[in-house]
Order: sequence, then C-alpha cells, then structure tokens
Amino acid sequence: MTVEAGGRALLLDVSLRLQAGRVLGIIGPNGAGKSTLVKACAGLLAPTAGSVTLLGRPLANWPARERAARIGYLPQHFLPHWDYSVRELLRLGVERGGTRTVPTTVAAAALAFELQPFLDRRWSNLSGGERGRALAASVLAPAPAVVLADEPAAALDMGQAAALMMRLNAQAAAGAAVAIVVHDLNLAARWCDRLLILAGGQCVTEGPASEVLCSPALDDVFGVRLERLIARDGTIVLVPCSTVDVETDGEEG
Ligand SMILES: Nc1ncnc2c1ncn2[C@@H]1O[C@H](COP(=O)(O)OP(=O)(O)OP(=O)(O)O)[C@@H](O)[C@H]1O
Repeated sequence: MTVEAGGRALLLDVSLRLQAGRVLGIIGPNGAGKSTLVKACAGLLAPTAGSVTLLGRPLANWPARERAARIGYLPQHFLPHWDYSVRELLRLGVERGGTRTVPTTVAAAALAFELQPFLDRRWSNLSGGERGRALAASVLAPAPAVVLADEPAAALDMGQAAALMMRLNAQAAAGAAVAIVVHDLNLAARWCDRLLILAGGQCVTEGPASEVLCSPALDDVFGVRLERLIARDGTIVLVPCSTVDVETDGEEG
C-alpha cells in the first residue's frame, strides 16, 4: 500500500502479510512510518493506493462491529474521552470483542495483567506503566484474531515488558496473527518470529528475525554500529557501539 498525507508519501509500496500463529516485529527509526502502517492495517487510515484485506476480504467491506471484534489495535498514544476506571476500560474492550461472558472475561484479564488493585482507579490516576498494562489488557482480553500493537512495551518496566511480549506470543500460539511495533531490538530478537525494517516509508527488508538482526541494513537505518552477541539460549543480543558516522571502517571501536 501507499499512504500519502501532507503532500508526501508516508508509506510507499509497502506490502506485508500477517499470518495466524506468527509474530511480526515492525522496526525502524523514528518517523519511518511504523505507526502509519499499523493504523492502515487497522483500517484507521485509508491507503492512497493498494488495500488491506482481512481473510481475503477488503477491510472496508467488513461491518464495523465484526471488524472491531477481530482486530485488536493497541495505539502508541491513547487519550480516553472520559476518565474511565480500569474496570470500565476492560469492560469496553471485552464488549468490543463480542463475548457473552463479560464479567468473567474482565475478571480473567484483571488477574492475568495483575490489575486487581487498580480496577476502581481512574485513568487520570494511573502511572504510565499502569496505563500501558490496562490498555493492553483491554485490547487483548477478548483474544482478537489480529493484534496490532504499536510500541506496547514503551512505558513498561523490564519485567512487565517481558510479560507482555510473552502474552502476545501466547495469543499467537492460540491462533492470532500478531504485529508489534517495537523499538527495543532485544525484545524483538527474543519475541518476534519475523521482522520488517521500515525506513523513510519503505520496506528495507523483511525476513526471519535472526536474519534481519544480522543484516548490515539494521546498522545503516539506525545510524549506529551494533555489536551482535549470542545469549545462552541462542537469542541474538544487540549492543549499540557508536554512531556510524563517528567510526570509520576497520577502526577499533
Ligand atoms: N497526518 C500526517 N500528515 C503529514 N505527515 C504525517 C502525518 N502523520 C504522520 N506524518 C509523518 O509521517 C512520518 C511517519 O510517521 P509515523 O508516526 O508513522 O512514524 P513512526 O515510524 O511510527 O515513528 P516513531 O518511531 O517516532 O513513533 C513522520 O515523519 C510523521 O511526521
């Protein structure tokens, strides 16, 4: 698809396919077009050219209620219209998913996301990480078939970020197609099957995470030299060493 706004292309001829049971990480520098891509996939932005289909049917042809039940969109920034309590936010998310067992599902989500102490607290009184968890719980509770998460771990501490990535993986294992915009490449390395690098609104490369993380294109798009280490479980660990323009080829870092 191509998405244009403000007289320029925010996305240019980008194609992606989300598969049930898989986790795609969307990575790239600030302003690359990652949020734009996810919003277009969620049906919140209409592509200027190209289209988004869900189960082979154009997104625009799905009734809004069915589309909302199938696609769970976790935005990068969320400002509720009202000062909801966490319980109300969870209920809205669960009802959107169309489940008949609303109270049970709300209770299960509160338990899974360790939100019981916050259930009656209002959005305005939550910390950044608590908001992130409440929002993730609200979107993921109804187990949507497609999960589009835009930097879901940005406000979370290390433990909560790992827990959320595990939950997203569990939803994929249960059959969801998951796409996550992620800035922390080590979370991407550990929890994504495939990675897509976006830069300047275009796809630089897409492939298995282990291959993309070893690609020199990664250093180039971020303008930083990355050292690749291998953790005991075989996961690649990336350590930024120096900006690309400071170090010259062959010079010791
Ligand atoms: N409605 C709009 N009109 C014009 N430009 C826009 C509009 N929305 C976004 N942009 C621009 O498009 C580019 C891509 O924005 P986008 O939010 O998709 O980037 P991103 O990769 O998610 O960035 P970040 O990592 O900083 O969150 C940015 O340069 C942004 O300023």
